[in-house]
Amino acid sequence: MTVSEVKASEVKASEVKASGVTASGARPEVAVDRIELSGLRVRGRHGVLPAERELGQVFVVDLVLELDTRDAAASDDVVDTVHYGEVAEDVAAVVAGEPVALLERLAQRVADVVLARERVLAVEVAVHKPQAPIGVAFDDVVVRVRREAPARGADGGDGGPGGTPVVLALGSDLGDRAEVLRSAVASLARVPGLVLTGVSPVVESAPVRLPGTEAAERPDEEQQPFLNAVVVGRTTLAPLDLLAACHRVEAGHGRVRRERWGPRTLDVDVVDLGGAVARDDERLLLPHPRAHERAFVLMPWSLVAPAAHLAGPGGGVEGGGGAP
Ligand SMILES: Nc1ncnc2c1ncn2[C@@H]1O[C@H](COP(=O)(O)OP(=O)(O)OP(=O)(O)O)[C@@H](O)[C@H]1O
Ligand SMILES: Nc1nc2c(c(=O)[nH]1)N=C(CO)CN2
Repeated sequence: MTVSEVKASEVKASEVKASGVTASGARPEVAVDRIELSGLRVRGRHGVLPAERELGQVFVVDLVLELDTRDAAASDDVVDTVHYGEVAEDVAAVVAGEPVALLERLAQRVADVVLARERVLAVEVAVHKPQAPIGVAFDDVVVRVRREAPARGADGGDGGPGGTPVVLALGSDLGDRAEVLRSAVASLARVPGLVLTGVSPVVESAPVRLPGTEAAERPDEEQQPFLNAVVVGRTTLAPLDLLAACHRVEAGHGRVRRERWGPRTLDVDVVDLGGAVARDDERLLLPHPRAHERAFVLMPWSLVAPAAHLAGPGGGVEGGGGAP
């Protein structure tokens, strides 16, 4: 049975607004914010003249990093942005390192080391050489370059066309649910080794709670319906690394594990990974043991991949996936 043949009557498709990522794999909508670091002063031995190689001189570097800072704004955690102190050290090592003749080459090297940081989308580099050997009075000489990162994540970068097909289910019933899903898709699209090729519409449904933990049991809790979506793609990550990446994206969106099936800002489950059936390691059961009975997973999945099959013993509606 394909996932689109499942009865999903309790889930209604809401307006189609999940994305930011298209099925063709275009880069997701990202904010282009800037971190500017200017006046880095480092001694180096770059130059065309032998005297410059011998004596060295001061080089001054200005940087403008372009990146999306929304994850960091949400988490207030430096791991979700680019640490400017570390960038400064990387750049200082380049300038103090192996001499080159031209400022153009030095600027390229600086750009390369900054772009090696995964979150940097582009960088502007200015390399000044205020003590350059110029036989006329002058204030400064500077070479400026702007370089962009090679395509990553949803652009088909390091996930590679040969990766394993992957299906991830997203859910949110706390906070600004639609924004959380949109931002989570953007975060997943930036995970190295994961390429997103499609995002389902968002669907809305009543929370399915464990018996005895329904709304009446916690009158204080904000009660909202769930918004769910499914993303499909390919990955070169090892299975547990993929799960860890999903957990990082959850944590970056304020996920707190308080109770099983309880309200959450963001849940990201691995529904399917290349059709693998894995039941030995509780940390990652494949396919997800409850996916086959969850309309809030199967319906959006069927909308983004109508011909998809759910693998393993849970691969039919009547399957034995071990629910709940
Ligand atoms: N396919 C899978 N996808 C995500 N987590 C899984 C999977 N298989 C096993 N797990 C494990 O399940 C544990 C609980 O996951 P989580 O907190 O997301 O549960 P939940 O959302 O409350 O319930 P459910 O797993 O039914 O969606 C995780 O620590 C994870 O290691
Ligand atoms: N409607 C809905 N109910 C749920 C969901 C969910 O994503 N949507 N997730 C759960 C545990 O992962 C438990 N219940």
